[in-house]
Amino acid sequence: MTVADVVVGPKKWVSPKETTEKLDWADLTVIDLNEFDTPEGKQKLANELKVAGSTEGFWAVVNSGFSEEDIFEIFSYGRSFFEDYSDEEKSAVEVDFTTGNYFGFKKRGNKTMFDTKIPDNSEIVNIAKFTKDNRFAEYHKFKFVAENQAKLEEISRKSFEVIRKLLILLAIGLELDENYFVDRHLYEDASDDALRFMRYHPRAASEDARIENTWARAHTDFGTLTLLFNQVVAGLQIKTPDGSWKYVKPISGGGIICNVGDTLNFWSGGFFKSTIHRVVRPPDDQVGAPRIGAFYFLRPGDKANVEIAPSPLLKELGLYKKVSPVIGTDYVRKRVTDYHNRKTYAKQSNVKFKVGEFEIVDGFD
Ligand SMILES: O=C(O)CCC(=O)C(=O)O
Ligand SMILES: [Fe+2]
Repeated sequence: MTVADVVVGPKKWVSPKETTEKLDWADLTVIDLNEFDTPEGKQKLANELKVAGSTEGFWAVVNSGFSEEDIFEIFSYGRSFFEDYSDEEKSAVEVDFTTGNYFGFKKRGNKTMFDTKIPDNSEIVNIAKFTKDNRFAEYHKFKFVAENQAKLEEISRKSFEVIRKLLILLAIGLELDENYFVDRHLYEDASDDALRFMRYHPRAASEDARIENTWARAHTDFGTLTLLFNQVVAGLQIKTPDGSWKYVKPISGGGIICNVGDTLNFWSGGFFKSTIHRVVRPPDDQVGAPRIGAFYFLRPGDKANVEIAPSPLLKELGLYKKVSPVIGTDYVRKRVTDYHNRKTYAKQSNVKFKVGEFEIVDGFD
């Protein structure tokens, strides 16, 4: 055995095969971050993102700094969390939905779907940031984190680097100082950002049929941006303005899907769209594969003022008004509590509530 044969870290990820079914795929803009480093390239990307962010609210990112192998490696860590650790080890830090703090592990089946007794089918772990001051250490108390901390920190910080570039492009699009959004989402600041691994467990078709094949109910994301590392198992759908649902297509070669969340929608006076999306039962040729997901959820900084940004473009469009700011964490915690501190994922169709002057729609058909 040579040194090169010594396997370090979890076993290799074997990606499921893409579906051969003809699904109705969304046509998403591709943002090529290779162009970020020249002034012209940056402006071009900002223009493209301005359009994508204000229409679909979803886009794909390529040349993000993550290669295809890097993404496979991320999935190998996700698989390892769910399969190589005991229930007790996974439950070392459990999410406390009563406080709206979403760090830690949510086990599968602790909620029911809609008005049935069918349990939800996803388990989730949200891993807090690895800041230099170690302020989130209490949420890192998993054996999985202890054994893989250097790698998880690398993935978390590298995800943030993708986010940082996107935040700059979004600010340029709104004609703001290019660091306007970055300053409100610093990695070293406290925030409820999380690197998330998620695993959906397939259900019997007859059960899925009773809940409109729902694996994750229709929602908008709570924070500023979400990164979804390439998902090969189809099921994620976005709602188009005409009300039809379109599937998000896998993007190979190191691709990442990104979408706008509600706080970016607020900050942009509604200009950037936090698009409604859901996850449905995958097609027959993929439904048996455990659907593992890997994400980075960007939330506003704990102390950030969420308000409409004083953007010349928003002023010109009549979208700017002075509002009293909502504090980042107050908003995030209220939002998480409202959504998750329940026994059932009821439809909540078009149920609205307000945090400060910002209106939140909790669920959709
Ligand atoms: O699993 C997916 O593909 C998407 C999940 C999702 O939308 C979320 O967790 O916010
Ligand atoms: Fe989502």
